[in-house]
Amino acid sequence: MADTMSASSSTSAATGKAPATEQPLPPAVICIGMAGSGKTTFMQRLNAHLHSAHEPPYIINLDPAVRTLPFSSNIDIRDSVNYRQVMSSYNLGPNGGIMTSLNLFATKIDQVVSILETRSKSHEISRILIDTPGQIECFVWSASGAILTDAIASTFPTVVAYVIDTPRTTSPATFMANMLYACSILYKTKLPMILVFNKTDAQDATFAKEWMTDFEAFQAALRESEDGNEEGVGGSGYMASLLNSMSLMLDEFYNHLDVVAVSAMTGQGIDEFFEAVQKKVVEYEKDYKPEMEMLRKKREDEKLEKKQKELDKLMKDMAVGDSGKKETPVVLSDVESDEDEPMYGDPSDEEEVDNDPDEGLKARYQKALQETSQNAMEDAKEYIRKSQG
Ligand SMILES: Nc1nc2c(ncn2[C@@H]2O[C@H](COP(=O)(O)OP(=O)(O)OP(=O)(O)O)[C@@H](O)[C@H]2O)c(=O)[nH]1
Repeated sequence: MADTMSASSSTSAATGKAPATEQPLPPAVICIGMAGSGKTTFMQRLNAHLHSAHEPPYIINLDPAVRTLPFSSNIDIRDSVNYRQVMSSYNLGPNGGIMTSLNLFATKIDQVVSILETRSKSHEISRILIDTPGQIECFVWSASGAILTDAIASTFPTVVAYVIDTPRTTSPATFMANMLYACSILYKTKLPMILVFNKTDAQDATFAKEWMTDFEAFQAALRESEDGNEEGVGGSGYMASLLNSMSLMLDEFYNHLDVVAVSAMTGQGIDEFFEAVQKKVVEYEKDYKPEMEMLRKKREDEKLEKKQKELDKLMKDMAVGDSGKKETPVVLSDVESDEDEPMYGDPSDEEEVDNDPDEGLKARYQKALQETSQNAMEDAKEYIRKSQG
């Protein structure tokens, strides 16, 4: 686990902004967290911090159900979609309303990304901050949430800030539940993640850091809570043994995380948060981006392979056509779809054709087949050249 809890801040690192040569695109921070964890207050604090450093962020609100925001957003889902109307029009409950609103908004993501690109090229923005609905599953596990996240993450270095309500995470059972949730978000988004222990003015987060780095300390806390027969940790020891196994599994997960303790209320720890963002941006460029590009290349290779198969089929059909057999409907339709090339060759041949319609048609058809065959061969050679190179 990377720890930035006690790291000192330097001027440039304080806001996590890298020199223009190293980081031409602004990092995007997606704030995810359970309802009431303090995402919106945290966003407000980040916004104020960046404005005071004269590095204004670009803010996107993706929570259609929020009534009022304590900051002004540049793009707000509520400007495009009326959540209440969506609920009544489609007869949906609150979660269905949020998901449908996100679906509707996802159709505009291309416009959003192009606006962001324009703004970032003109160096108007230092960061992109994204607030999401408190109903995490509506965003993280929905198709539209994935579309929105992928579109932004494939253009900008993107980091997930998972905001945790520290005072409500002090028992080993709720702590573990929160960590498992964070793990599932990491698994789903496949993006670098920072754990943000919020509300540290009310509850110090040192215990969390200790539990994440010292397995024995977590075991001791488990035993203690079992002795006290805390709710959720049964006296039978079943829950304790389950939590033991899970904490072993999560040990690996912790290695990929940065942890910061902040108070969105007082502003404590915000510098450390931006340092962690900068660290994760480097990680994104080094580890995540190549993986995303590899996945994209895989998809393109699969497309090429499919094209090659179709080409093989076409050539096979043409070979049948050349041998004088009549059943060549696929070839004919393929030629028909090529609007640039006349299907039966030069129209000036028409007079000749009129003398013997059947013979002329045959000759023109053979000619078209030969031409198409040549073109297909050229295509195939080009493809083989490309795939070998
Ligand atoms: N003491 C303390 N309270 C905080 C802090 N951050 C947020 N809160 C309080 O926590 C409550 C929830 O904060 P929000 O920012 O609305 O939380 P949210 O995660 O955006 O909530 P949803 O929009 O419902 O998902 C509010 O009463 C905040 O005042 C903090 O750092 N310290």
